Amino acid sequence: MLREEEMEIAIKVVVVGNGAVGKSSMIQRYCKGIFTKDYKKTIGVDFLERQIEVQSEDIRLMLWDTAGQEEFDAITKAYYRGAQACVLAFSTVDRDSFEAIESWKRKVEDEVGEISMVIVQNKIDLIDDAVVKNDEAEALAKKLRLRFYRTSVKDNLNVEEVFRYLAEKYLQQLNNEEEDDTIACHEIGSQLNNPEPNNHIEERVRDSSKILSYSPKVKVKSEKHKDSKNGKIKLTSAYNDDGTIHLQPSKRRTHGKKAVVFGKCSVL
Ligand SMILES: Nc1nc2c(ncn2[C@@H]2O[C@H](COP(=O)(O)OP(=O)(O)OP(=O)(O)O)[C@@H](O)[C@H]2O)c(=O)[nH]1
Repeated sequence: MLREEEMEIAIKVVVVGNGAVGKSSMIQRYCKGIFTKDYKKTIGVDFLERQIEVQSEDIRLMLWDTAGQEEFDAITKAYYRGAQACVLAFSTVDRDSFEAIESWKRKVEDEVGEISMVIVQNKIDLIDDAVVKNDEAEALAKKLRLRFYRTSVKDNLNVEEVFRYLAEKYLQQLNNEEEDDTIACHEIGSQLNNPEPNNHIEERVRDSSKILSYSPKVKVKSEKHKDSKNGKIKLTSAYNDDGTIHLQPSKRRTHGKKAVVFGKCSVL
């Protein structure tokens, strides 16, 4: 049986919102620590990752940068699959981008159902030219029942907080699921003590191997990504049938000591 400490947790986060609100900049800032003034619109999708430590857990955040332009909708939608968290971004100086937030939320939920989300108002450094009032933005967040952050990727304000919040929220969900699994294991245990033959029990015991390996619904199907740095195929995660759970035993974490890597990035 794998101990909890031997798991590596990877979270797929999609960053969505209208074109030019600062999605690529946000991901670049977070993963590479840089900001560029030039605007190069994203064609399709892009991907960066960073490892952080949250509550003594190593978390790998896989950040998917999707094109904001509608013309790419058909491509980007496919990449929402398997996401566990989402950033809905709009810009302080772009009214349309604010009004599009609900529709972005729907687009993502149509593909992946309900996942953790956060609303981000970027370019807060341009507050003097704001076209969205503070209370409007707060009201939207309240209505959608989502945490709301104001960021300036340019000034590196609040970017870390956004992703940390999503990681913490996901960990919390995992812990809740783990509690449910423990209850399920107890149930199976008590049924095994029942001498009556029962096909259902047999079926559930077969399933319980999955429970014992931490998550009840995970069928370990690995996804391979090509690492463009060294050309090697990298195993990144385990998906279940609907692509929602990403847990993978990691040999890197077995000796008590954790190799915590802050700000590690790789372009895939
Ligand atoms: N002033 C200011 N400009 C920003 C900020 N974040 C991004 N920008 C600028 O906004 C422009 C658009 O940023 P991108 O990150 O390319 O926008 P995007 O949302 O990825 O755009 P698409 O790829 O078309 O979806 C660039 O010129 C950035 O330099 C910010 O916090 N403040």
